[in-house]
Amino acid sequence: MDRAGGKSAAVVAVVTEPRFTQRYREYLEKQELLERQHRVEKMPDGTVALPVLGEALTERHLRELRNRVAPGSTCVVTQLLNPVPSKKAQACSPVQRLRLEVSRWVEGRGVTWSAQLEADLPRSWQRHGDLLLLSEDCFQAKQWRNLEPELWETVASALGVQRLAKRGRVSPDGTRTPAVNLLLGDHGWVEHVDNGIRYKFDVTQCMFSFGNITEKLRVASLPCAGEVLVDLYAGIGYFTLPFLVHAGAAFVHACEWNPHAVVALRNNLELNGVADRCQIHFGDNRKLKLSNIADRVNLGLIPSSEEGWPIACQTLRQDAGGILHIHQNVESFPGKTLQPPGSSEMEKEYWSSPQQMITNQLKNGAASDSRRKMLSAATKPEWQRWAEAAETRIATLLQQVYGKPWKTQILHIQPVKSYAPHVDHIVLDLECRPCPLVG
Ligand SMILES: C[S@@+](CC[C@H](N)C(=O)[O-])C[C@H]1O[C@@H](n2cnc3c(N)ncnc32)[C@H](O)[C@@H]1O
Repeated sequence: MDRAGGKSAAVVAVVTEPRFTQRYREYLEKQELLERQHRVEKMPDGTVALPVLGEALTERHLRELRNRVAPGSTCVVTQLLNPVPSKKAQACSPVQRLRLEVSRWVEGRGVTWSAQLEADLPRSWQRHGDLLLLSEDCFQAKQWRNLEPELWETVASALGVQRLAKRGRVSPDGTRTPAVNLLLGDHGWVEHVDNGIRYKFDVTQCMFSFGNITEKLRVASLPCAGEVLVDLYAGIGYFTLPFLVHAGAAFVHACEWNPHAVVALRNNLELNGVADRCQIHFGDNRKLKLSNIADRVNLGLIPSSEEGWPIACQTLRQDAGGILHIHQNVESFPGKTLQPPGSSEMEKEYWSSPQQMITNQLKNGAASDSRRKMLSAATKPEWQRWAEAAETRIATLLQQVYGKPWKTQILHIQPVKSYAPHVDHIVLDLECRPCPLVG
């Protein structure tokens, strides 16, 4: 996501101890990973966060930093929610360029440039290669309508892209289809490369969340060798692909009901050479016929995946059980009581402030002391309480499905992204094992 004017969108950063800053900076510069639009920041716990180009960052880079560049350093991926623009970025921000070029062009058409038009310019956008995806809250004034379609060429040229699209809210129908209109260009297909994985999709038909990058990296580092996975909300393969390409999963059953996402998913499995290890189950996952098969189930739906919990329990291996990765948006209003599972609100995609840090633990259950400290600093009691309520509910479901007791255990709670006000997207790693028969 690009930033607009004085307001900055989140950036990915690598966090380490101050004494390693120079070595980290040199390495990141050499690898062309350093993000120069924002300043290196000192974190409240004394560590230092270096903004990086999140999409180009891979596990290999993190390993090299930790093991070769600065042995003994803590190397953690974070998102800075209110990053401070660098001096260079402040000198000529994309928004200043946009304002200058659009106002000049509008006045050239005999229209008076007004405070209303200025306030209606975009504040944020996503860049997908040569396509810029504008948010819904811009270009709403009536005057713009008379200036289309040439207006879009001016906007695209000011922001250095060939195609433009504009989105509305993510649709509440469960497909998470963004209402996206193409303003300039003849198709909405774009490509991203994350952690060495290629994702192609049509931005007008499928969603792509930049905020999931820390979770994609974590999933890639999970020890899944030989495992069978069920990805209940596969989308275009955001998690299916890292499970197959990096985590060593033997096979993934990928469920998805949006036909456009299924086209993209099929294509992405081929592009990354893993199509032979994945079966796509097109349709509503609540009607899935699979059972007694999974070592791990991914439930990547927000605000809540609760409707998928019964089927997740049903797909777990009856003899050995497995691990559930349950995504959820959890509210944490000071003074407000905890929401029970199932009552969370629809997602609102804007960042909370003041500055927050979301820390990514790269190895499930294997954090070093300093990493654990950073994690506990970022953990909220509401997350724990929600996780405990979810654990109880899942234990009940397992008992119902299998007619015998199961043991459940909260392995880890992973923050992914924050929405304002006070809503956090988290992932609960829940271990579920059948109780051994006694006597
Ligand atoms: C959050 S999106 C993309 C998933 C990806 N895991 C992520 O977090 O970026 C969730 C996906 O689940 C799909 N979905 C939602 N409910 C579903 C259901 N009941 N059955 C199958 N797919 C579903 C949507 O179409 C969407 O592509």
